[in-house]
Amino acid sequence: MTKQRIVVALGGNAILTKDPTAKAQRQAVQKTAQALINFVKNGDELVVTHGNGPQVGNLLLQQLNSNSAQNPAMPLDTVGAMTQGSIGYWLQNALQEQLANNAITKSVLTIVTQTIVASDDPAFEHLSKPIGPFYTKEQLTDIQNKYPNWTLVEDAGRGYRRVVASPKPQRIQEAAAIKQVVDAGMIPIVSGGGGIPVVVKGDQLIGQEAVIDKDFSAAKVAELVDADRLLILTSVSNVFRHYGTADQQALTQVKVKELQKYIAQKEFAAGSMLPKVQAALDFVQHSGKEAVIGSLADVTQIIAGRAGTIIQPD
Ligand SMILES: Nc1ncnc2c1ncn2[C@@H]1O[C@H](COP(=O)(O)OP(=O)(O)O)[C@@H](O)[C@H]1O
Ligand SMILES: NC(=O)OP(=O)(O)O
Repeated sequence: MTKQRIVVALGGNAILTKDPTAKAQRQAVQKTAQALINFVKNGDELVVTHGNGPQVGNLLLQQLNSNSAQNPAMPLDTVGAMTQGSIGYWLQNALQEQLANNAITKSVLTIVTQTIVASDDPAFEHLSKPIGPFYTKEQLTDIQNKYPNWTLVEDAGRGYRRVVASPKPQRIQEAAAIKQVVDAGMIPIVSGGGGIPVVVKGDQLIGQEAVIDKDFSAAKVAELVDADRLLILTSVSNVFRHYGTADQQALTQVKVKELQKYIAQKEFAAGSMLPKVQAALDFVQHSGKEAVIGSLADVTQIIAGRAGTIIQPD
């Protein structure tokens, strides 16, 4: 098999499924690393990125619940950076273990990544990115009373979640470093949680109260490193038409034009599947290569081309 440069994006909800403990999230990441090592064994170059929606929201809640003058809650950009550290650590640790098991000498490193966004991005006014835990309809009034400045929305039939601003990624501040690390044959974990959102002000980069969609950032990373494939791993086996209905239908192979038609027909929920489909399309259209969207649990099958939704150029 020819050697490829592959960008793998792991969803925050795929890492944190039901059990929010560090142990359970590490286990999910360890299983993924066990599968991803097959790329490395094949001689492929791997670039890893990940989401942080559930994790950044949970950490923010911990901060808010123990907020005091002596120990103040950190702002969202800083909490996002913390999740790059924690999830990056789990991934780095798990990949290093797999490399050692397979007697492969290769460096893995997590790069704290800032993503430049536009200060006038309309997303700052239209909150759309779900973060943190899911709440039931019955819990809504209590939550809204406790956190009156939160906006809560229904998230893809799974319950209600807080939403925050999610500006589009424009550029990756650490782009040159990422490219050098990949070209040097190392495995970088980059743009965690879509990257820490910053805006340019003169010589300064100013952190923003926002969470970037990691799927859009993953497409930027893939473009940056000139990837041969983009894998978006989440918690569902496929992209579905008529999702959540008795008629739901898994897409296995789909071309750009067909997928665009389904977007126009509003088949994919905003804030969950829609950004993945849009990011995959963006990559396929720019590169002329394939993207795959599928389940973290099926990663071995996806690598073999036997699972997930494969998005192909027309
Ligand atoms: N048409 C669709 N096909 C598949 N999944 C969909 C669709 N529309 C909405 N979804 C939802 O999108 C979810 C994946 O998005 P999300 O949980 O945000 O991903 P992540 O793993 O990146 O955190 C699925 O678990 C599913 O509930
Ligand atoms: N930042 C981000 O997009 O996270 P999720 O993949 O967890 O939604």
